[in-house]
Amino acid sequence: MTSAAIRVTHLRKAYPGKVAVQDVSFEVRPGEIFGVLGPNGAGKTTTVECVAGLRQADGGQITVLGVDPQAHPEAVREHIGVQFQETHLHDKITVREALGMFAAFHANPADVDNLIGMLGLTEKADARFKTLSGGQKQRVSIALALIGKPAVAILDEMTTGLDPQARRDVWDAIRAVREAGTTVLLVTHFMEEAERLCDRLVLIDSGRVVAEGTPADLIAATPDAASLEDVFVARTAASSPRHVFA
Ligand SMILES: Nc1ncnc2c1ncn2[C@@H]1O[C@H](COP(=O)(O)OP(=O)(O)OP(=O)(O)O)[C@@H](O)[C@H]1O
Repeated sequence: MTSAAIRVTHLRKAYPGKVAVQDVSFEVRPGEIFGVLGPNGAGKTTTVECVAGLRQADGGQITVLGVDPQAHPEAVREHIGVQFQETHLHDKITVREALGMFAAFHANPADVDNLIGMLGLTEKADARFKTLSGGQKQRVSIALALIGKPAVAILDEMTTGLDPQARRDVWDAIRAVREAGTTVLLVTHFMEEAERLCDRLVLIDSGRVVAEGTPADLIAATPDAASLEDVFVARTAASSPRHVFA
């Protein structure tokens, strides 16, 4: 057995009237940036919520750093940083105050101002949360996921709503935290993001893995594909991926 940072084996999760995840398996190696890609409703968020111990699976096994997040969600949450699509903070709290407050929960937090700088928020460090744009709030939520210097960061659609420069700042920040030793599990439907940032990825469609590998391997293995976008279109039922090269 390899010492995978995350191992998901035959995951299955149904909601009333809807099987969101039919059969998903993958392994994330320590220090990787690993992507979970797929069309809308493919089961990406449900999968990573189960990995984070936020949802109870109906079947399959998951380990995160060797611990089962379904059986021991608190034990896993000590070692992971999670960013999901919505972040709610008090309107009046400033960016620096929010990060300082969350830093205080961790034994060995990241430097607040350094993280603010990495995410391109220096000019907004003393701005109140309610005055931030959607993209700025989004970057605060990423910073909150990273403030504890987690062994594993789980980021869901982290750059949706960001302008191209902010998106590139976030990619650089993710590369930097990976260099510092964090394993990154990333949900995205931006093909360019996956191609540039991910070491390996799984492509999920209708709750099943339809492809897995490095972006280059997937492109090479798909007839006539010149980009991950081509792989996406060829391997999933989606005729036109959202936000391609947005
Ligand atoms: N709480 C819920 N109750 C019922 N159905 C749900 C729930 N959450 C998700 N679903 C359904 O399960 C399926 C998978 O949803 P999920 O959010 O995991 O997909 P996704 O790949 O992350 O999609 P998106 O890219 O749109 O966020 C979808 O059909 C969705 O409508």
